[in-house]
This record gives sequence, C-alpha cells and structure tokens, in this order.
Amino acid sequence: MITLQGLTKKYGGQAAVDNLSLTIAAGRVTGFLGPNGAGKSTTMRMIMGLDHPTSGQALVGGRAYADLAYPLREIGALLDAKAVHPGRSARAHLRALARTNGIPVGRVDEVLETVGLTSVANRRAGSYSLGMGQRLGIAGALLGNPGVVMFDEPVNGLDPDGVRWIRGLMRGLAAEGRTVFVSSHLMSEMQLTADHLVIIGKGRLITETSVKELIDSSSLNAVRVRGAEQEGLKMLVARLHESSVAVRWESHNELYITGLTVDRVSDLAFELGIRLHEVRSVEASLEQAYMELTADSVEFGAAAGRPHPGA
Ligand SMILES: Nc1ncnc2c1ncn2[C@@H]1O[C@H](COP(=O)(O)OP(=O)(O)OP(=O)(O)O)[C@@H](O)[C@H]1O
Repeated sequence: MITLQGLTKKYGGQAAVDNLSLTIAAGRVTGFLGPNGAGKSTTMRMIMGLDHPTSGQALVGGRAYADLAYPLREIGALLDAKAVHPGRSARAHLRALARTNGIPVGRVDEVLETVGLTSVANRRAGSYSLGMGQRLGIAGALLGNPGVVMFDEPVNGLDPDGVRWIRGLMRGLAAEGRTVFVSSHLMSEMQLTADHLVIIGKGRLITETSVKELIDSSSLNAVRVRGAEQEGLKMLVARLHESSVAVRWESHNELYITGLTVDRVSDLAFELGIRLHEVRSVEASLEQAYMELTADSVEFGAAAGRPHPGA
C-alpha cells in the first residue's frame, strides 16, 4: 500500500505536486493518469525518496522510503529504464543491486527468467533494444520480491508483444496481492490493464475512481439507432425532444440518444410504430471519458473539437 498525505512539491514557488492525499491499495492495478506536466513523475520520484517533498509525505507500507531498512524488498520501481550502466551485463547489474540490498544473489536468475532475458543476460546492457532495457528495469524492480511495484510509462516505445507482456505481468502482480501503481498516456492500454485510476492535473487530484465508474459517468455513452426510413426517425426525435432527451443525428438514418436504455428506446420505437434496423448501446472509451474529465487541466494542448461516440 502507498499512502500520500498532503504531498506537495514546489519548484521555484510553482507547485508541481499540490497537496495530494490518497491511498493506493494492494491487490489491484492503479493507473496514474494526467496530462503532460501534471506531476506524475514527480509524485513517483517522491514515493521512491528521489525527491524531497516541500511538505506532506509519501509512505510505503506505512513508512517513508528513507526509513526502509531494505527498500528493494518493499518497493520496486521502473522510473527510468536507461538508469543502467551501459558497459555492465544485465546479470552483473542485477547482482550488484542484490548485494547492496541484502537480497540472495540466486534471485537474479529467477527475475531474469521472469522477464525473459536469460539468454542475453551476459550481454552489455548498452547493446539492448528499448524493449530489453525495459525488461531489465522491471527485473530490477522485482528483484527484492517487493509488495509494491511502480512503473512510470512502462510500455513507451514497446512493440505489441512487449506491451502485452507488461500488461500480463502487472495483472499477475496485482493478482498476487501486490500494490501496482503505473503511469501511462495510453488510454486503450490502461483500459485493459487498470482496475482503479488516480487522475491528476496541474499537480492536483482530479478524481480517484474505478475504470468502470469513469466510463459509466461519460456523457458519451449513448444508444445508437439506425432506422429503416428517415421519416420514422424524425417522429422518434420529436418524441425525445418532448421528453428533453439529448439526441443527435449522426447521418440521415442514424441517431445517438443519451440518457435512455436500449430497452426504453426500443419500446418507444414500438409504441410509435417505427421500423428500426439496429438499436445498440455505445459505450464511451476510457480515452473519451478521460478527455472529457481533464479538458480543463491540459496545459499544453491544441484546440480540438469535442469527441463523440464512435469517434
Ligand atoms: N527538477 C525540476 N525542476 C523544475 N521543475 C520541474 C522539475 N521536475 C519537474 N518539474 C516541473 O514539474 C511539473 C510536473 O512535472 P512531471 O514530470 O512530474 O509531470 P508528468 O505528469 O510526469 O509529465 P509527463 O506526462 O509529461 O511525463 C512540470 O511543470 C515540470 O516542468
């Protein structure tokens, strides 16, 4: 479990992280989302004791990082995959880490196996591809068999196979009861990987919610209706307007209706004697729900139109 209590970091009077208080629970994958510059990396660095909070604190299993006798046994993190000496082999790097953290050296071969680097373990880390470097970083994070793992943008630049592997790994670690805290800008990936979300903007907490709750709250969830003829759809639209239901024409024979269930729309069409060829619910994606929520917190964005279902 990770606990943030009024966590604040200021650079030159400007708050990069602003009074964050929350608990990141064990046994699930918590996605850490927010626009560029929102303060995600700074928060993670403070959890790992790499940056000092201006005020407040970050606790791992109830203790500050600096108070952990063997930190790697409590928390493992992939913050910067390039933080490995390029001249060292993966095995030598992990052995050095194990020795300085009171971890049995035999554990090195286990984590090399877990991340699939056994066959290249004696090669210089400097010769590794981006994906291999990420795997080595993750091996380091898992070395102490910690109860808490934290990954900053772990799938950046990885091929689909690597992305899938990391997804499976994170889900597996959470299923073992560990705390998994992961930042990413890839919403489609977070929708598949995360159970819970912490969303920040400009250093402040915007919301903490489950993936499902966030998607359910989107105004972009709708019922899509395709009619046999336009006249019938016009009758339906007139009836919906009478009841102040939001409805939008997508094309001459297609409507998006917000705030009614598929059953209710079907019943209404039946009552009006309208022939329909399709009625189905369209769920917003995590990306769409996220964009709606964070529209006011994007610091460096291009002007863009509002997304719509099916976009
Ligand atoms: N060492 C530093 N000195 C000054 N400002 C900093 C420093 N580190 C971070 N910042 C500022 O703090 C803010 C938060 O940055 P941070 O890297 O934590 O955001 P982020 O959410 O991880 O962004 P991204 O998604 O782009 O990686 C930014 O405005 C950044 O410029």
